[in-house]
Amino acid sequence: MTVIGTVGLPGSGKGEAAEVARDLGVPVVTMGDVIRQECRDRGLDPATSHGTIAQTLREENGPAAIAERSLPMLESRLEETDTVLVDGLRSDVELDAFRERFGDDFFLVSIEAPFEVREERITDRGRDETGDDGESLKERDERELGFGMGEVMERADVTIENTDTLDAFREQIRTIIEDGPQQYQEQ
Ligand SMILES: Nc1ncnc2c1ncn2[C@@H]1O[C@H](COP(=O)(O)OP(=O)(O)OP(=O)(O)O)[C@@H](O)[C@H]1O
Repeated sequence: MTVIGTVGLPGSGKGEAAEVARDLGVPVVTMGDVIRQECRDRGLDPATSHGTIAQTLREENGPAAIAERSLPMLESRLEETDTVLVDGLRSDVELDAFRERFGDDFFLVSIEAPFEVREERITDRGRDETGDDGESLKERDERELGFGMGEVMERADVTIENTDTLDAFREQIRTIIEDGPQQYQEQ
């Protein structure tokens, strides 16, 4: 069993990594999925209640609430398959929750790229970012780092510098998923 987690600032390449996983038939669980499910469980529309419910969950159940809610989702996927990917960890308490549950079977990949590179890629991506409210990349970085993302990145098992081509990046992610993280853990 392997649970691969990704962490990275906006525009670093987490979405691409999740795409690679899906292409390989590896189920992807995102924290967003957890929040959307919680909205539905409470009879609310995820489109309008996403932010409020994310905050409410943390207030009611502590800062690791969303990670903890994702555990049953991950466990049910792991009944059918050996590897799953958790997209986009945000805080060290979330990392603690995954490490506590999965131990060494949890493998964390930090995806990193310089500010200017991410800024350019986000501009090129050009998708309408919901929930951004015109927030600048600098502000988003600061908000994410404020949740403790910097510590999570430092505690990763492997760091991928996503500064080469998209193909090269996708290949690196594919190798981690296909060959298993053991190759990195043994180093
Ligand atoms: N190595 C690369 N070369 C060129 N483009 C890339 C590379 N890696 C990612 N991209 C592109 O950069 C954009 C940002 O990547 P992606 O959407 O995966 O980031 P993200 O970490 O999921 O960001 P966010 O947290 O904002 O959703 C995408 O359009 C992606 O296709």
